[in-house]
Amino acid sequence: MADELDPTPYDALLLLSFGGPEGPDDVVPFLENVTAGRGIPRERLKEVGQHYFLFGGVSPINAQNREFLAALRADFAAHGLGLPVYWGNRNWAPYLTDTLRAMADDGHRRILTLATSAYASYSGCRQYRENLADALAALEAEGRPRLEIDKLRHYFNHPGFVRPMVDAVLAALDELPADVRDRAHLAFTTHSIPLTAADTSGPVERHGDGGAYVAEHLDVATVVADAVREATGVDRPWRLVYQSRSGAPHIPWLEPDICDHLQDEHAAGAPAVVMVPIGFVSDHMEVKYDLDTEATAKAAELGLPVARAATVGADPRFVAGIRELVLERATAERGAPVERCALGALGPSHDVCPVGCCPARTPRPAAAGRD
Ligand SMILES: CC1=C(CCC(=O)O)c2cc3nc(cc4[nH]c(cc5[nH]c(cc1n2)c(C)c5CCC(=O)O)c(CCC(=O)O)c4C)C(CCC(=O)O)=C3C
Ligand SMILES: [Fe+2]
Repeated sequence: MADELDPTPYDALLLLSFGGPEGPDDVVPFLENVTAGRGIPRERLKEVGQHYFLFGGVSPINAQNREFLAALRADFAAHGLGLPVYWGNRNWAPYLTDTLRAMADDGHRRILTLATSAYASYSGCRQYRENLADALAALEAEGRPRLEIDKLRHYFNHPGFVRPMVDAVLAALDELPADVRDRAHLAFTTHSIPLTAADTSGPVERHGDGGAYVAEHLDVATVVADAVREATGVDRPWRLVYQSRSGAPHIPWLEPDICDHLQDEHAAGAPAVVMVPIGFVSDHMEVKYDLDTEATAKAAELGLPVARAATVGADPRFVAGIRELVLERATAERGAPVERCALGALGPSHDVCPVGCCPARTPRPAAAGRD
């Protein structure tokens, strides 16, 4: 029998994610939810709708979250961590407000949130905090008791997130033809965001020149590239590149795009490229379409061999890492000394987003932070 682990002061964990359509009829309403008031051109929306229709109108993200949820529950149970785990989304059922209502009605009052985004940014952090504030306001309007909500620190540099990615790169290298494997370059990819959003990502003192968003990705890429070099004895050129650009063409977003990068790599004589989606926690649509479909077709057209590294998904090391992060935060909230695991040069991220962290274009109430 495992010893009991103490989650006090928390009484439940909330897995907070993006959500995705589960059939063709869901695609348009899903995209309307995602883009409400966000100024995305109609043409782009039509195009993204086609990505989903290509996969029968089903995003892989919900199934992946169900699997992750089951893995978290099994891990907590096996380790004697008596913390119930719930799941809610920003853009599709189960919707966050419905999940929080169920949590309140089940008697939970002090909730810790795990967002399926490992890095600082408006889209990956503050927007979820705004969603939490909206949901809390809705429950308050229904006369339900007040919930207190915290959010786990960004886990981009936690060993539970980084170590599976190193193995994923090694596995992807093995998929390449043997004669190019040792000379293959690495392309670390993440979601492009507007330059203004990147420059203001993270705490105010980290703003400017890509902000915390770019710095955190570069830190992870460095750790993974170093570990791969150590494992293979080969020093490979690598670069952080971007994918899934949205928005109006005249607004600058982070570049280069993975497809342009593959073209440049090919022109410069790279014999093969491994694409490593360090920006994502599961193989959802941004990975399945933008990398496995679009970028892979681009590489085929160029005659450039490519392989794509898996995301962490429900890897047991990632699941165990989340358990450690939950216990770390619970311990810190109780005021006890705690060790904070982090690889790379940046050190562990803050527990509570400070004032001015990842500001919105138009300020809105956000929960689980100082402003
Ligand atoms: C940083 C970031 C992450 C990573 C962090 C995290 O994981 O949260 C992420 C994840 C995701 N993005 C996703 C889907 C979409 N994102 C869109 C639009 C946008 N994403 C943005 C940023 C991010 N997005 C931004 C700045 C926009 C422009 C509009 C706006 O300012 O909000 C659009 C609209 C159409 C389009 O233009 O692409 C869609 C459909 C899915 C679900 C995939 C599936 O269904 O499997 C996931 C996991
Ligand atoms: Fe997105």
